[in-house]
Amino acid sequence: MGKCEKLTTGFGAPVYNTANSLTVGPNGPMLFEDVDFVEKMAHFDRERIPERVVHAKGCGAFGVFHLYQSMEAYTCADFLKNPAQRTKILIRFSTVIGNRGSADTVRDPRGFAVRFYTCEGNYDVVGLSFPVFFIRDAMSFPDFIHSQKPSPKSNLPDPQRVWDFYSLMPECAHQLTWLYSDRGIVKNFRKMDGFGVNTFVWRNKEGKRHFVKYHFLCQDEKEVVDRFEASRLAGEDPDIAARTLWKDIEEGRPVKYEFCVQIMDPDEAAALDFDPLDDTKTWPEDRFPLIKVGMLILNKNPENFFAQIEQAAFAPANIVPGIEFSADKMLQGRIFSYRDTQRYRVGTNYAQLPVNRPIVPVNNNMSDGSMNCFVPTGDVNYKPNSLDNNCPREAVPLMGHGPCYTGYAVRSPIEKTDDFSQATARYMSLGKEEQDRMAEAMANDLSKVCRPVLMRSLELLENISHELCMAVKKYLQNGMQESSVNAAAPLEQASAAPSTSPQLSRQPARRRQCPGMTRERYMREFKGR
Ligand code: HEM
Repeated sequence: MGKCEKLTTGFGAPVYNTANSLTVGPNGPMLFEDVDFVEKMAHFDRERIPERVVHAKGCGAFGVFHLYQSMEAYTCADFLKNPAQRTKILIRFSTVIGNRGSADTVRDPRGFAVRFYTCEGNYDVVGLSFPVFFIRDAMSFPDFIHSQKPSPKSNLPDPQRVWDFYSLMPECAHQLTWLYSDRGIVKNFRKMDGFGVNTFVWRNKEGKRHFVKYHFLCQDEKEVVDRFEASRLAGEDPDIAARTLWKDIEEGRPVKYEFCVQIMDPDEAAALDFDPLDDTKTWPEDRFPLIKVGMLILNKNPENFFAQIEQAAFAPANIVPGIEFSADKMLQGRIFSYRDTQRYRVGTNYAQLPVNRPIVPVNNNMSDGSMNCFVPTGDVNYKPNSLDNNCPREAVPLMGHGPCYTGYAVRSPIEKTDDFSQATARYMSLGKEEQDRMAEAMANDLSKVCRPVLMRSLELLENISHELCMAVKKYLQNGMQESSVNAAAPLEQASAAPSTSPQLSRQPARRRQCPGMTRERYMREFKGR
């Protein structure tokens, strides 16, 4: 036991009695001047902050990043220059859709948010356990998330809403082949990979820019759980992933990920059959091989979960010199959204909290990643000023210009969409058993949707793989649950079902409508997508 200090108020005055409020006589009402009570209760009344609008359930740990080799040829980011350099890191893992108290073992991408506390500021890579995302334009993100969250009417999760959206947005196809693969459910964060997903730009000191994709490869053998085991665990130990991470670190088993990058010269983009700024696409590794950059090692649990994990404010906008944003339409939207939500979720001064504050190294040879907090000083808080010699001074800008963009203001989709080639390739790359588990899991969810959504979803799957579509139909026909299919026409008629999805549509306007949007309305509202 450590030294037992005297109990004080937040302002340092001694507290003599913390169990009895100050009253008028032993049986009278309380006195408003009981400032100890007021402070204690007011603090309690405000001790929660809103949960993250997505990725609410999470946990995290601190550690250190060891650079293997200088990346100076591609970026002038200081923390990627000198292989002797160590950088303090924080990683927060999360599920996406569930609320703060939800189970760890759900089918969902896992959040993989990495913060590098570099001596040029915090650099955040706010990534996922999958290399791609569902959609490619930030404008659709609120719609996408609303479709995945519980129904606003019943507050119950509803696969019908989920698959309604997927089936109308064929760009989701590739991500579905990750989500419904075995990788869709994990119970141990140290046994899954992480990815930056969006495309970033690295800029070297000569001003040359490259596109870059991030991979964080776990150093343990990957581990996944099937949906039956996942349901059991969700009841038995809903915090299993957080608990395992905590325990591993507490018991001295560090968690490691190798940081690798794929690098592309932007001049190569035009010749590719996909758009490298489309986050529904991966880059072929034979053409853009993984380059090993360093190792991330998590070895320290937080000392205060609320202050260091709940109040941690990761943001794709947090970049450092030598790293820039690409024109990836998702990344562009994310640049605004995170800081915006954090001003509300954590409070306007969120950047000044210790976990979010940038730190400067004690010296450049830190062997243990130790750092000092940077606290701004001085009483001249305006510029230009003569009273403090115009300090602090603006940094010297990097040489050269920013990127050059020209064009009219438009709302338009990207040109090279190709929603299915990579989805098909991903499905074909899985073993027979995993393909079968994918079909079973999809059928389990699709057994709960109305017929028009089902038909459109089957059409989407048919475009990924005829085999997958047939396997899903087979599971549905064998009546895995009480299915909308059983109540309606036989599934063989599925191919005759009209579609509301313009990209998928091969049929005339349908007769049966799904509750909600008609084909005509869909075409009107989404025209030009
Ligand atoms: C336009 C698209 C997106 C928007 C608008 C968006 C928005 C948000 C918001 C508002 C949060 C909550 C942040 C907080 O309260 O601190 C969040 C968290 C998160 N998002 Fe996104 N997101 C988008 C796409 C993505 C993508 C593509 C990825 C993966 C590459 C991703 C990964 C994450 C992660 C990992 C977190 C949790 C961060 C943490 O642990 O604190 N998001 N997102």
